[in-house]
Amino acid sequence: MIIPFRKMHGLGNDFVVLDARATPLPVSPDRAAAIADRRTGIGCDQFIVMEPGEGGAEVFMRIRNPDGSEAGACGNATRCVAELVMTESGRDALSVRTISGELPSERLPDGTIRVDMGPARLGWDEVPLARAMDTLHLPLSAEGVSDPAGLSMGNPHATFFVPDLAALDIPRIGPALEHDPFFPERANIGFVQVLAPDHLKLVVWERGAGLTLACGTGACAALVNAARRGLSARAATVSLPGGDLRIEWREDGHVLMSGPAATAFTGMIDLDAYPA
Ligand SMILES: N[C@H](CCC[C@H](N)C(=O)O)C(=O)O
Repeated sequence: MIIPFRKMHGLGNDFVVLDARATPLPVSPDRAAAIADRRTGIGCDQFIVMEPGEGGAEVFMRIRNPDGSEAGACGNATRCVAELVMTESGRDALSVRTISGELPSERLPDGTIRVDMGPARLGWDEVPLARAMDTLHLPLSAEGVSDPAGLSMGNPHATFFVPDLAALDIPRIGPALEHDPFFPERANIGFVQVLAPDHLKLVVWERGAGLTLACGTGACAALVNAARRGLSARAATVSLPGGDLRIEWREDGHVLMSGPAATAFTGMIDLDAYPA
C-alpha cells in the first residue's frame, strides 16, 4: 500500500505524519517503530497518524514513540498537525483531539501556532505515580539531580531543577529515571536551569524516544513545575536545544504553548515494506 507521508518538526522534534482521515491505515506499533527507525525507516521522534475528528475537533491525532508505545500528548506534533489542517482548510483556528482531550489551536499573526494544551494534572494518580504523595517533591534522585516535581500534560513528566545543565550527563541518567518503578507508565524527564523568572533552559529525556531537540509537553511541565515551586512567573520563554517556546500557565489551570511548526519534506511510503 503506497501512500503519501509528510515529514514535519517543531523546533527539531520531528515527526512522520500519515493521513488516515479518509481511509483507515494498517499501522501497528511494530510498523510505526520500523518507520520511525532512523536507519531502516524514514526516522522520527514520534510517528503521527491523523484520524477523523470527533466531537468538535477537526482531526484526531494518534501519537506513537519510536519504541511503538502510544503517548497521550505531544505538544510539538499538535502544532504541526494544527498547522497542516489549518493550511489545507484555509482556517486560522481549529481543535486537535488526542486520547487526552481536545486541544484548541490557532495561528498567531507571526505565523506561530498557539495550542491550549489543557490543564496541568497535578494529582499523584494523574501523573501517574506508584503511590500517593505530594507531586511537588518526588523522592527520586540520580547523579547530580534530586527532588523533581511531577505532573501530567496528558503524558507523564518529572522536572528536575539544576544550577548548570552543562554539568549533567543526561544520556547516562535519563534511561533509569524514565523507567523508575515510581512511574508505572514511565515518564518524560525534564532538566531545567532557571535563567530568570521568565526564562527557563530545558533539556528533556523523552519517554520512549530519548534525547530530543525539543519537547512541547516537557516545556509545559517545566513552566508549571517552576511556577509551583516559586522559581518562575506563570509565563516564560522556555529555551530548548532546538529553539524557544512561549508557555503560559493560565489562572484556570490550562497551559498555553506557542511555537513554530514546519514541513521538512513530503514523500511516498510503501507500508507493506514494513512489519505488519
Ligand atoms: N515522548 C512523549 C511523547 C512526545 C512528547 C514530545 N515530543 C512533545 O512535544 O510533547 C511521551 O511518551 O509522553
